[in-house]
Amino acid sequence: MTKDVPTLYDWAGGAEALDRLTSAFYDKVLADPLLEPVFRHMSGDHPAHVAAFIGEVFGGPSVYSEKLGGHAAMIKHHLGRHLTEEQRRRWIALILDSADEAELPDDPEFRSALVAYLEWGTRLAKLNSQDGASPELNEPMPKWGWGVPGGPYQPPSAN
Ligand code: HEM
Repeated sequence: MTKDVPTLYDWAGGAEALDRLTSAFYDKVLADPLLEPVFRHMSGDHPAHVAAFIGEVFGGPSVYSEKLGGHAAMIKHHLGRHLTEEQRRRWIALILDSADEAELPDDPEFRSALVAYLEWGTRLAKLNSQDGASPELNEPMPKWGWGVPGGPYQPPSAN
């Protein structure tokens, strides 16, 4: 890849777009009978914090690491929560609906990277939430890229 390849963060539309995503998402979460009990006590800043985390993973500024406790803090938020596969799947379904609603880019390359990260991250969150989980807390912040399809999307040439 050359230095001209945009980060997923920039391609998504930066902090503003990710805030739109998580704001739409947690509105849906709080209206969802399966997820509302899980998130009932979240802080008003929760959507912005999750947007900051995803933004950093996607190559944006290190806001979560510098101001919100970093990767270890994110992992600790999930410990002992006993998340179920049904809840994880609903989380994925609602955030993908929110990606459309928030008008994130819908090209194949971006959505492939987005889904791959969310599948990975939610499965780890579920594993870390079970009794007996002892996740490594010193792992660096994940950094996600475009993956196998490459990117960014190039429209077919007009010729
Ligand atoms: C890629 C996947 C995920 C990411 C990046 C993520 C990120 C985060 C972050 C950054 C926080 C801390 C927010 C804060 O500082 O206020 C958090 C908390 C939390 N997350 Fe996740 N999360 C993911 C998946 C999930 C899933 C699948 C569930 C449940 C189905 C879940 C349930 C929770 C709960 C219950 C909290 C604590 C809420 C509270 O403070 O009351 N997370 N998550």
